[in-house]
Amino acid sequence: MRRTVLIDAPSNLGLRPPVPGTVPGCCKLAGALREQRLLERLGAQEGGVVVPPRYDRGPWRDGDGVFNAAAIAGYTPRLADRIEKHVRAGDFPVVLGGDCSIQLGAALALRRIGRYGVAALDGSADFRHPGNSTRVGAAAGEELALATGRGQQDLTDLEGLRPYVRDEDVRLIGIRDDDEYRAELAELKIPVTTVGEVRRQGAGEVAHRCLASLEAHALNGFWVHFDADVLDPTVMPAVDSPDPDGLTVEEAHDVLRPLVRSPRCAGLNVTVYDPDLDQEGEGAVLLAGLLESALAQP
Ligand SMILES: NC(=[NH2+])NCCC[C@H](N)C(=O)O
Repeated sequence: MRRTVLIDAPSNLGLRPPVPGTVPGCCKLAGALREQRLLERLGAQEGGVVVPPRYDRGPWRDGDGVFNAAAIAGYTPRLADRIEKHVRAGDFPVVLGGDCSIQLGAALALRRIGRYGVAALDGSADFRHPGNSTRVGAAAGEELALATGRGQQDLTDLEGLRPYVRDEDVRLIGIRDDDEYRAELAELKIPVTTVGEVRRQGAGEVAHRCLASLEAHALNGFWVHFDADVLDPTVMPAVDSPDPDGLTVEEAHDVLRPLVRSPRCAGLNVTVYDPDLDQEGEGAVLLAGLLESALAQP
């Protein structure tokens, strides 16, 4: 059996300030889940903390591209080093963010090793890029575009490895039925299963189809990206962009569990839960429980 290794990636570099003069609190996600004794509950080994650089957008203005780009470009290979080491050792890394820009670390790590897919359970496609928007800026709304090679070279072509993930190797699950990038994703043939479709098909069936198609591909494996905003805001309001009509906890569990239990799954990251938006800490209790039940052995 593979060892589960818990790695903290507490970077908030990819989100806008929640209030002018403040920084996003999602960098406290890892601490909040560890305080729920996640390490023990997963029976995980300690993978340490990949410490991110300071959040400082400097004189950045709309139109200047991705903010904090130099910091993200510096951080991504360091996070990739840590993840790559564990994947090569046969471990199962669980990476606690942070915002969704940390997904680039996993994508780069796996691209160094071979050809991997990504199954993203995410409330939004995070597919903004210079070809579809003039408002590029927050990498956490852009990481799927960046990972598939769309956008500025300092982030899309680290180590000359653009794209880190091929379009055809992406599976997006749980975006809302009205996601602004649906038409573009359909045109690019990037497979999407919206919340409405999860409900119609059944969560277990969605996971099963996702696995079957990823396993059929000529892939070394796949990564799972779990953005807490895939959940409905009635149960998970502590996110930067709460969007109604998300998955129930049970639906998220039923999609997540088969994916992370596949021998082809290389690891998982968890992003965007913001303890600053959660006075009672209920989100941390919920996420730790969800991860424990999804990852627990039978
Ligand atoms: N949970 C997320 N992925 N949030 C990213 C959303 C970014 C937000 N739309 C912005 O551009 O500021």
